[in-house]
Amino acid sequence: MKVVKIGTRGSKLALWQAYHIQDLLKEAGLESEIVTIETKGDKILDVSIAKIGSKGVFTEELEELLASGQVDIAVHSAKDMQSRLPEGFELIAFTEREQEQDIILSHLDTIAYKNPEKPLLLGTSSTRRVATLKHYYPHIRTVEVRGNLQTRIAKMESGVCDALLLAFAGAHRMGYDALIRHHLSLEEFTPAVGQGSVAVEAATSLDPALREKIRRACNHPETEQRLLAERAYLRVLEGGCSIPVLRWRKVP
Ligand SMILES: NCc1[nH]cc(CCC(=O)O)c1CC(=O)O
Repeated sequence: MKVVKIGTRGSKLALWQAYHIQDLLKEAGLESEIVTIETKGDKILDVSIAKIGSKGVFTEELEELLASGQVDIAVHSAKDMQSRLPEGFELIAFTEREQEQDIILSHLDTIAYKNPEKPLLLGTSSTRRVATLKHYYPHIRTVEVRGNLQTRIAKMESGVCDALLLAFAGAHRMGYDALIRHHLSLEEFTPAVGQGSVAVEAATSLDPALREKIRRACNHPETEQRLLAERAYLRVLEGGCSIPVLRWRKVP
């Protein structure tokens, strides 16, 4: 029987996602093998994603492997996927979404982010998160912190910032629940489109029977409905995961 080749980036979070897909495939009786590669987004760590040009920085190299048939599927955080894929590729499944909120994570015991009297320096590299903070909590200062989760936490502990603003899904999957200080309300912190779900990408030339088997094994229909709606809205705005889309409520 065919062994499904799964392409992924090599970061711990990316590998968690690839193993998650491998488990779902296995439950459906499909054997698989993981192929890891480095993308531009993994190599360039001193420039913000917004400046590199957010489109495709984590996906281009994987799409080359899909196009050449070296892998059958590529696995990504759904939120890192452009709202418009290049010609010849499609998302064939979205896994059940983890809680989609953003969180504040810190090695310090108390982080009082709502109190304008308390200076707070938050590490984030996301334009969306900075814009949201400026609107709801203008007293909070931010500093750019990039790299994978482990690197960002090390930077925080070395004093670059007091706390990090992150997706719950990634922190939870990497086992950092004990450092979570606040779960941010969906009323204020609109999460990124797709946050918390894992997307499976394939070339449109993938064998339709295999495509269907993979889809049946990995796709969560309710999550898919939601993500397709969110992605349609992002497409109208021509955005990727870093554009500052947020719920604009008047701050008292
Ligand atoms: N942009 C990086 C990225 N891509 C996916 C996640 C978290 C997991 C997810 O939302 O699926 C993260 C880290 C973060 O934003 O804190």
